[in-house]
Amino acid sequence: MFQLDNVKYKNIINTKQLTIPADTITAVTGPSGSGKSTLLRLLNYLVSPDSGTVSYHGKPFSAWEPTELRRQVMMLPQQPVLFGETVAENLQAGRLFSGREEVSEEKLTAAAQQCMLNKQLSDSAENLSGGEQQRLSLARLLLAGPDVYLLDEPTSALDEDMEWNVMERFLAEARRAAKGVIFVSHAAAMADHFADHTIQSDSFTRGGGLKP
Ligand SMILES: Nc1ncnc2c1ncn2[C@@H]1O[C@H](COP(=O)(O)OP(=O)(O)OP(=O)(O)O)[C@@H](O)[C@H]1O
Repeated sequence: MFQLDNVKYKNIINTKQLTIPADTITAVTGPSGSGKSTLLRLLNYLVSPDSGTVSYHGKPFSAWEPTELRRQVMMLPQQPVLFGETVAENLQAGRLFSGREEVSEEKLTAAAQQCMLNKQLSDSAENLSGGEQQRLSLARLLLAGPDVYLLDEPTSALDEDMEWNVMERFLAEARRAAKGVIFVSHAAAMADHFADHTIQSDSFTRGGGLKP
């Protein structure tokens, strides 16, 4: 579980108390510019609050070793980031982030297929479309295998059908492996369909508190 106590960050985040489960699927929704990405960045220790405390498993972030925390909690930013030239290198990078051994080409291909990326491992990652790079990033994250996935609009560049299909497949795998997922979505219908809990940005920007 994540817990935010009396957290303020710039004039964006303001909450007395917010708890977010780390073992189920939670959607974060709200208007553009309302602070959803900033919440994920706080949960990934990429930014620290100006005041208050963010904790994971009851331990304040300040007491965590940052590398260890980021092996357990990994974030997919809104814009895909590439690590290496080929599809294979990009997938294997997930293993390196998590400090794990490389895996076979079969496993790389299986992860890519799980996220509906039908490309050769030797293909150039740079030449993939924005939507393909999003699916590549999701597959890399699956291979990294953290305990909690923080996904910032992970399928925004896909058409609606594929968006639902990819989320279905990714979340099925996360549930199978008993992982937590916190995903930002602009689509209320997607939040309703996939998430066990939904958090509206009001609950962490207006000084209130919420236990989902
Ligand atoms: N480091 C920062 N310093 C100052 N303002 C910031 C910073 N980061 C974000 N903001 C501002 O805070 C607000 C919230 O940004 P954030 O990216 O969290 O919103 P969002 O809800 O994820 O938006 P979107 O749905 O459009 O992605 C925006 O107005 C943004 O410009």
